[in-house]
Amino acid sequence: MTAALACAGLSKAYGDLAAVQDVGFEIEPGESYGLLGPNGAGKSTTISMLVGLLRPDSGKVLIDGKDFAADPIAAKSKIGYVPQEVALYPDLTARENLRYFGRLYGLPRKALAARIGEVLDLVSLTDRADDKVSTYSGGMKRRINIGAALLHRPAVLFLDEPTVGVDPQSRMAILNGVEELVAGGMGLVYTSHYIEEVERLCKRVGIIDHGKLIAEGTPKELVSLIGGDDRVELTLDTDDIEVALKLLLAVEGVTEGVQAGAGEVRLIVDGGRSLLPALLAAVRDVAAVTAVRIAEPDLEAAFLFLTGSTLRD
Ligand SMILES: Nc1ncnc2c1ncn2[C@@H]1O[C@H](COP(=O)(O)OP(=O)(O)OP(=O)(O)O)[C@@H](O)[C@H]1O
Repeated sequence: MTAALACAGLSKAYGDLAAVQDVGFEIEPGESYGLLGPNGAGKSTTISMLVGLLRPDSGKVLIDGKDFAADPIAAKSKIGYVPQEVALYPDLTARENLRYFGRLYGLPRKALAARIGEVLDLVSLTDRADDKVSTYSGGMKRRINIGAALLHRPAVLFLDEPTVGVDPQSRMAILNGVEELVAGGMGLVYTSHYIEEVERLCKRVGIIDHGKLIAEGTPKELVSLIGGDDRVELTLDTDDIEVALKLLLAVEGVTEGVQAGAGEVRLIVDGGRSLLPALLAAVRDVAAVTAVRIAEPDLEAAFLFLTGSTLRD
């Protein structure tokens, strides 16, 4: 079977900064791949190279078997890419916008009319199809933007943070629509800071840190990398959370720890609740612990373990 997407040895430097180094992975048709990484890890640079917006310094990208370097037009015609910024004509209706983009793709008029109907259904906007886009909410605009990227039935869809700033109803419509498309055989590359979305949608996840793909696997496989370690979250009342975090990291059995918002620290600990007395004792002189939460290992804990940072920092 031809991979929906295959890339290998992708690298890109900005001056002395190696933004992406030797990244490679494959996605089968009907497979969803989540790309996770801390801020500045190299996700956007990787995606820009995969969709042909940025020329790699080295490496190869094949979309449904078409080599980007040898035949960029064929490769591009198999890609659906939804940028973060909405690119629509506000004075046109959703249907008119889709018609415009469909003509740009060169879709024949008759087939396009039917395809627009299908796409409107997929993004759950059939009932608003003939209203001007200027009357839409931000989430509805995002949905039409996704719809525009689907008109030509791409082999791979790239969604970069599609649910940022989107209302819950649109978020649900986006996630459901994407699931349906993947079930229908489309490949998906998905980035999000919402780990629960990645857990729900993505069969495999790649974790990028400092420009390198440092781990890859199903969410379950990634979680198993951290062994039986638990995640402990402490809410502290303190003037100096950094000092408190340092003291906690010095406790034997604490393998990772980060500050996660005002007065909150997240730790990966070997031994779970049995370590609690030692944790509380460690910060007794500098902080009052106002809440404690112990959670089983999950994808977020795996991410923290592997990168030493939280996804939303
Ligand atoms: N055009 C550019 N010129 C110089 N440096 C850049 C450029 N674009 C990105 N970088 C740098 O390359 C690194 C990777 O950036 P990139 O945007 O790919 O990260 P990211 O994982 O998408 O981050 P975020 O989650 O914050 O969007 C960062 O250090 C960034 O500052």
